[in-house]
Amino acid sequence: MALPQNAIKIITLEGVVENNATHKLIPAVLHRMTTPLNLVPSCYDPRPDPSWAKTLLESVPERPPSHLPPPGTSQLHGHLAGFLGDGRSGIVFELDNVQLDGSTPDPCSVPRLVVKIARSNRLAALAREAWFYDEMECLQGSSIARCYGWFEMELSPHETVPAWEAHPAEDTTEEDYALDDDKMFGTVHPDQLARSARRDVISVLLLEQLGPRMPLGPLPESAKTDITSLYEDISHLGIAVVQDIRPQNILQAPQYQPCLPSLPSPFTHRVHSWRKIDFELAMKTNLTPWQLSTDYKPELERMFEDAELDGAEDP
Ligand SMILES: Nc1ncnc2c1ncn2[C@@H]1O[C@H](COP(=O)(O)OP(=O)(O)OP(=O)(O)O)[C@@H](O)[C@H]1O
Repeated sequence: MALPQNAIKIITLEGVVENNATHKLIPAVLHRMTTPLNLVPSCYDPRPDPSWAKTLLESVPERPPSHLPPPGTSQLHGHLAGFLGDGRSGIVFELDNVQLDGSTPDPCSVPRLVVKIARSNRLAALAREAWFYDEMECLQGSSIARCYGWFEMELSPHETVPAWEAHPAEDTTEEDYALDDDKMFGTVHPDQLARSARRDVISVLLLEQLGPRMPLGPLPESAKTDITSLYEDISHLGIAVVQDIRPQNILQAPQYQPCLPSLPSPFTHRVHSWRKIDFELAMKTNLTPWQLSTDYKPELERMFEDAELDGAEDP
C-alpha cells in the first residue's frame, strides 16, 4: 500500500547543513509543518449577477475534503544526492539511501524522492507552495507530484546550507514577489510576514521524483493535449497558474524506479504522462474553469511555439 502523503513527521537529511566553523556536514533534523488554511488569501471577484456565471463562480471553491488518514509519526532518513535543477525560490536534489523508520522502504509504498530546498530569502514562497500542494491533494499523483510534506529546521549561527552558495539565484532581488498577489488581494498572513524577514531557517518540500523537463523542439499533439489537461484539472479547483507557464515547470511523469503508478484525474479521468510543478505564484480564485482556460490556453500555445523555435535554433 502506498505511504500516505502525511505519514512522515520528521526527516533527517545528511549532506545539507554544514558547520561553518569546522566545514563538516552535519545531519539536519527537520520537523513537519502544517499550513494554516488561511495562509493564502483568495482572489475573489464579486459576481454582479447570474449572467456572469460563465466567467465567475458565486464563491471561491472550497478545498476538497482530504482523503488522508490522521497525520503519521514516521521518520525518514536520506542523503542529499544529485542536483536536479533550481529556480527563483528553490534548489532541488534527489535523495539517496532513504530509510523509513530505520529500514529500506517497500518500493511499492515509497517512490524515489526529491527535496526542494527554499533559498534563504524564499521561505514565504515555499510555504505558499506547500499550501497549494495541500489545496490540490486530490491531484497529487495525477496532474501534480505527490507531496510528502513541508519540513523546517532553525539554523544556529554556526550552521549554513552549502546549496545556497553553490547554486545562487539568477534573480538576486530581495523583494518577496510570491507575496505580491497576497498583498493585492488580501492581507498577508502574519506567519508569512515573519517568514519573509528570516534567513536562518532551512525549509524543504519532500516530493516524489518526476521525470525530465518538457523538451525543446516539436511536441506531438497528444503531449500538448495532455499538458493542457493538467491546467484544466487545476482550474477545477479555482486555481490560476497562468503566471509561470514555462517548460521548466512541466515535467514528465515519474519514471525512475521505484515509482508509484499515475492516478487518473478526478475531473477528466485522464491518466497523464506529464506533471505541472511550481506553485508559489498560484492564486486561488472564483474564476470558472472556462475563464481560467481562456487565460492559460494562449499562454500554453505560446510556450509550445517558443519551445519548437528554441529547439530548431539549438538542435
Ligand atoms: N519533483 C521533481 N522531480 C524532479 N525534478 C524536479 C522536481 N521538482 C523540481 N525539479 C527540477 O528542479 C527545477 C526547479 O524546480 P522549481 O520550478 O520547483 O523551482 P523554483 O525555484 O520554484 O523555480 P521558478 O524559478 O520556476 O519559480 C525544475 O525545473 C526541475 O528541473
